Order: sequence, then structure tokens, then C-alpha cells
Amino acid sequence: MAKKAASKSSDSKTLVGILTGSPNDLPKVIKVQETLTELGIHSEVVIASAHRTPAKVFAYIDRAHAEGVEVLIGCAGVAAHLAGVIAGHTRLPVIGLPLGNGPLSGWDSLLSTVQMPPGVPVATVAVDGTRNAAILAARILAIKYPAIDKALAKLAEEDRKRYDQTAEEALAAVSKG
Ligand SMILES: Nc1c(C(=O)O)ncn1[C@@H]1O[C@H](COP(=O)(O)O)[C@@H](O)[C@H]1O
Repeated sequence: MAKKAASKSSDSKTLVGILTGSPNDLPKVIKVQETLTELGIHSEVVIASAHRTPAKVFAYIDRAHAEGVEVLIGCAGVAAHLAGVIAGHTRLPVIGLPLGNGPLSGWDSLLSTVQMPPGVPVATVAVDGTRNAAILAARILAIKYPAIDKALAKLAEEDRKRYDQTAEEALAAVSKG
């Protein structure tokens, strides 16, 4: 049994469903998908709004269940109820990505995503925290898929190297000047 789990592949299946409230959100939301792709995780982006097209949201969640999607990410700005509505309709883990567009620069979307009633959790990342939304989804999946765990370790090592290099360059520039 354990061996079967260890050899499970994430290559061919869509594991993450990314829902977003508006086509105007796409430039940010696509970055979530890019990070997932970097980690070898297949995902799909669906534009659907809990306010404007609730039936489309529910139909997608039902399809996602049927097709074996394992994590859902709800992205929305302003009155960002999308992730919460998704969480009310599924027991899959739901990550909320509040987007920082609109006159309140994301305060509204942050609070409306994170302040869920007990029993209906949304794991909320920072405003416009596209990379963390993807990495959190990957961490959830890594419990089951060793290849994703390996990809996460590699990404963390690359991030650490980049950080060290930037720190050294910054110190060198200061000591020169
Ligand atoms: N917050 C929601 C929801 C929802 O929560 O269902 N649907 C759309 N929106 C957000 O409204 C903002 C303005 O949308 P438009 O730019 O389409 O007018 C977007 O940031 C979207 O995510």
C-alpha cells in the first residue's frame, strides 16, 4: 500500500483548480499557475464568480470532485466571497488568495476571504500572495506525492541561493560605495 502511494504520479492529472472572480484578475492569477507548473503540478484556471455566476462555481466544483482535483484556490478582489463560497460547497482544502485591486488596496478582499465562520476554513495567503498560494497547494499535495515534495525542496534551495547571492551583492555594493 505504502509503495503504491510512493509511486503515485502527479504528472498526468489536474490536481489544482484555480477559480477567479473576473477576467481582469488573470494577470495575477496566472502567476499561481506558473509556480504550480514550475513544481510539476497540473492545474486549471476557471473564471467564475460567486456573485455573478454562482451556478458556474458549483458546477465546476462538482466536476473537480468527479475528475479528482485535490486542492482548490479561490482568487478574488474587493468583496471576495469566492473562496468562502467554494469552501462551503466542498470538503477539499481551499486556499484563498485575496487580490489587491480596488479602492481599498486589498484590505476588503483580505478580510472577506479570511474571516470565515467556524467549520468552513479558507487557508488565506497574503494580498496578491500568488507564489505562496501555489506553494501552499504544493505542500498539501506533497503529503501524498513524493515528487512534489522533492520539487518543493529544490525550489526552496534555489530561493535560498538567490537570497544569499543578493545579500552578498548588496553588501559588496555598500562596501564599494
Ligand atoms: N470578489 C469577486 C467575486 C466573488 O467573490 O464571487 N466575483 C468577482 N469578484 C471580484 O470583483 C472584482 C471586480 O471585477 P470586475 O473587474 O470584473 O468588475 C474582481 O477583483 C473580482 O475578483
